[in-house]
Amino acid sequence: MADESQKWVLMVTAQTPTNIAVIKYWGKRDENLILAINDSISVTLDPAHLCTTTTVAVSPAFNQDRMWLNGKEISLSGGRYQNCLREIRARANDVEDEKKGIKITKKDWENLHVHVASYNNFPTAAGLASSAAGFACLVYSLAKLMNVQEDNGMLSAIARQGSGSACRSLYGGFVKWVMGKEENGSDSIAVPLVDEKHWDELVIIIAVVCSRQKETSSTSGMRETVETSALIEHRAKEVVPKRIIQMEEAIQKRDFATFTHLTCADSNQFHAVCLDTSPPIFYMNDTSHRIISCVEKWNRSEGTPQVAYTFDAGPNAVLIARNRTSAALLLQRLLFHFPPNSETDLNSYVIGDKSLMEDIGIQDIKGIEALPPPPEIKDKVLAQKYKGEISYFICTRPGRGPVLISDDSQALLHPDTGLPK
Ligand SMILES: Nc1ncnc2c1ncn2[C@@H]1O[C@H](COP(=O)(O)OP(=O)(O)OP(=O)(O)O)[C@@H](O)[C@H]1O
Ligand SMILES: C[C@@](O)(CCOP(=O)(O)OP(=O)(O)O)CC(=O)O
Repeated sequence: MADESQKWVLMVTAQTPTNIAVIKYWGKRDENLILAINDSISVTLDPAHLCTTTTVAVSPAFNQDRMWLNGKEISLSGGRYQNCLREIRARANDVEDEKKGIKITKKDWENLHVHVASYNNFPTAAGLASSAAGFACLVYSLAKLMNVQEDNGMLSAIARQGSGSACRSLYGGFVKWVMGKEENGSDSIAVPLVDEKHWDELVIIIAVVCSRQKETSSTSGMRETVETSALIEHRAKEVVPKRIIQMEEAIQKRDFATFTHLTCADSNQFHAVCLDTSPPIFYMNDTSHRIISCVEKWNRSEGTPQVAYTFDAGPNAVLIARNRTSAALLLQRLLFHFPPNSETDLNSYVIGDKSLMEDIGIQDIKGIEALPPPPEIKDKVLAQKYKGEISYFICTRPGRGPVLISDDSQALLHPDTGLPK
């Protein structure tokens, strides 16, 4: 039994990756449970470059559930946080820490409060799916703290209630979110297709595009699409089911040509249904379109695709290269067309796995200025440069699923007080 006179603090820290869909989720059949109108498939991104770290703590001294996101206290009163907390608490079990002399019974969890501190190592709410990594990490770390015995599939169904795309961040590699049929959402879970080692040649470059206006959120955007688009039903019922089968096969066989065809087509169709929404939703901007043209032209000139592109609910491009050689050639093309502003430090212009910069032998801005136009561009007009249109590039790769961090020095909460460090 937890004794309230004791002031112990028990903590768990976990790290969870983000993910990018190659067959998109867009549209819900249940807004509260977050149930999708079609299956989706994603690739998990290497947490070394994009991840959430979350520490959760319990203590009899806490008098309410509290959360700090990137150092600032935020409210946990929203329905999505409450749904995740309730579902995890309902599955809590006995916990014993002999060394600290702590014993918490299943029943105690109903009255104990938690503190949560979370940090995203990439910009929050900037179209880089922080909500996916964030809710997956919240659910995963709470489940470990409360000794929840359910597998990651069940945890994915809980993370789904925080944000749909979060369910896919419970696994590494390529992951499918099965929409399920049940009304209570019990069969709407993520399933791992292949782990991150299966297709480890792939290299991913994210172009973070400068954008002024705040886009329509995914949540409201997809609601409006379901309510007003004449195309969305055709997409969900006729197009996606076939693409899911083809995509699973392409991933199993590491068939990059089919993978690219499906990934690009699905991204473009997702943006087409956004355009078919009333009022229309524009997530991509001119820079996004320029990136698509650059990739399409290059793929065509090579005869076999070198790079797949996909865009979520924002202008940022996620570019998946077939291997390191193609990724280096892609980075050269991107730097040629989108050189940084003269005051930009190159070190912060290409981040993540910087070794790609070594591959292309570029050390400074002068090196970028000296890049020749890509050989497939014959027309001078098409060799145009768009200085400053990209904020920065992140070089990464497919990555692993959530992990526990046992090194206490990485915890975000103080071990004695349970307050942010
Ligand atoms: N680490 C985190 N832990 C818990 N919740 C988080 C975390 N990071 C983000 N969130 C939640 O996700 C919200 C941001 O989600 P939003 O969908 O607006 O942006 P995004 O996921 O970064 O971008 P997008 O969905 O366009 O890719 C935050 O306001 C917060 O509620
Ligand atoms: C375009 C997408 O990224 C949409 C993601 O939507 P969210 O998962 O952010 O939406 P909610 O479930 O309302 O939280 C495509 C995808 O990730 O599959």
